Amino acid sequence: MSFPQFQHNLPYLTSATRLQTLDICLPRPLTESSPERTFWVIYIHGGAWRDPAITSTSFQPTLNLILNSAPETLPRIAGFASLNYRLSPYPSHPTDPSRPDDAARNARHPDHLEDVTAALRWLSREYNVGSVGRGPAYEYLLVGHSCGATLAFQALRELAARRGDYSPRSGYGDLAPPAAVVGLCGIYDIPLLVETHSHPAYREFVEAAFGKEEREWAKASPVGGVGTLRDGDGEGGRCVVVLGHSVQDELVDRNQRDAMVETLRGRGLRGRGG
Ligand SMILES: N[C@@H](CC(=O)c1ccccc1NC=O)C(=O)O
Repeated sequence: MSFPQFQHNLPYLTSATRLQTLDICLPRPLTESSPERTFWVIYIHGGAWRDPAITSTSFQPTLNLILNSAPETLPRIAGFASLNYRLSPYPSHPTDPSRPDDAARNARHPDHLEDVTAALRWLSREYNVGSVGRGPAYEYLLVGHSCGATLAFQALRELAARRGDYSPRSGYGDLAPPAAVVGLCGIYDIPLLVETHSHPAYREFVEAAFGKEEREWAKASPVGGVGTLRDGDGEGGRCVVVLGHSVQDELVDRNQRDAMVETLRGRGLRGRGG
């Protein structure tokens, strides 16, 4: 077996649709990556919860960059995973419209999030990523772009809320929250997103993912219904949050990042940066 080793489209559920799958890259044999010194990077793609052209493979350019030109960071990384998750309907897509009978493309919140947490549980079972009570486990970093960042913070909220309350049925308590969450051009305040952008596509994809009820948009938003997100919610009682925003991003306004910074500060997270 040669390294780096790539595996694509691994199903993370027993009767998985084609989008309940993930890709893995191991830079070196796992026996050479100790959980004390290395961690996993887990990527959640964007695409407005619905775009069939944006998948786990959108991580590939970043992955290549890290594999080829990050000599100081790569030794700290045990593995990379990039997740697919079921998408919301997109019947108006010009070349690849969704059909009503396609289970992979008729998701509605919280389906996307449930897929993400199912993928994390699979990684914890198969690779000891964030597993609790089964010996040394790898810490992990959740990275999300655009709606993937929404999902990363929703997952943090979910895992932090259920920490310590393991039941075989809910199955969450044996999975540690991430050590860090990195949001890139993320959507954190869904009502604000629709308010800021008058193009009808915004309301369209938000309604496809969350329904027409605006109260539901607010509840699902990382800034709104965060509820339990406080300093110390992450792995080992801490969680590092990094929010990145490109001024060249024309789809998600920077006010999303500003709203999230305000929420985190309001919850007592100590901040750095501008
Ligand atoms: N290509 C997507 C649009 C999209 O991804 C998007 C549009 C506006 C704001 C954020 C977006 N993506 C976030 O995940 C679509 O066709 O619906």
